[in-house]
Amino acid sequence: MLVADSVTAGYRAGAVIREVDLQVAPGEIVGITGDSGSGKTTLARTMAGLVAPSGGTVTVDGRSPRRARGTIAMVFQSPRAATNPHFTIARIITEPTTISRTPPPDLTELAATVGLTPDLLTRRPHALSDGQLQRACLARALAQSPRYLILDEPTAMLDAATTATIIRLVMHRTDLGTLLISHDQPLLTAACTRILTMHEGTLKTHPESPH
Ligand SMILES: Nc1ncnc2c1ncn2[C@@H]1O[C@H](COP(=O)(O)OP(=O)(O)OP(=O)(O)O)[C@@H](O)[C@H]1O
Repeated sequence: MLVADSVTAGYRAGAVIREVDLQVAPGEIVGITGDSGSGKTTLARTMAGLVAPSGGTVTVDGRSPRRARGTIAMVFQSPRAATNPHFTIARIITEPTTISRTPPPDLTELAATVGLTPDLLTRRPHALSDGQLQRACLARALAQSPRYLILDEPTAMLDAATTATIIRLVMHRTDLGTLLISHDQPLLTAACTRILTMHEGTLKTHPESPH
């Protein structure tokens, strides 16, 4: 289970999220929506271990996110900002497994899973569309065989086909616990087992949540 227990976190200017409790179990897709600036990305980064909480704890199957490295993978809103423009797509996808010295993925199979043709693997990011590059970012996340996936507005500005690919993949992985941040209400309703709303740094159950 990926758990935030009374987590307060933010930046130098102060706390952005306050005393947030959240649990994501394997097989669940927990959706988070809310106003711009309410703290969704900060929560995502804190759950991924990229921002240290100033209060409370985040645990991943009972361990700190740092100790559980490789267990959580994150896909960011902007695939351009999240990829090295000098690397080939193949290198981008395999970079985390290279760093962690874990077995590399079968690139051709993984590319097919996310809907990328093998010829794109030798290109660099500038030669891919935003949708293709976001598919590569999803492949990079899945290459790590994570138990938890944090998707921070992964489909913002993407076409319907890429959105459908990403969501279908996540929905079929019943071993994976997913935190999906999105402004796309129909997408959240279609994909999520639960939906929460972030408002000024605190979480509430969304009125349209299935549970
Ligand atoms: N790196 C940072 N340093 C300082 N303040 C930050 C940083 N990142 C975000 N903030 C501030 O934290 C607050 C919450 O931002 P956050 O990105 O978490 O919101 P959000 O709900 O994800 O917004 P959006 O829907 O627009 O992406 C904002 O006031 C923002 O200015």
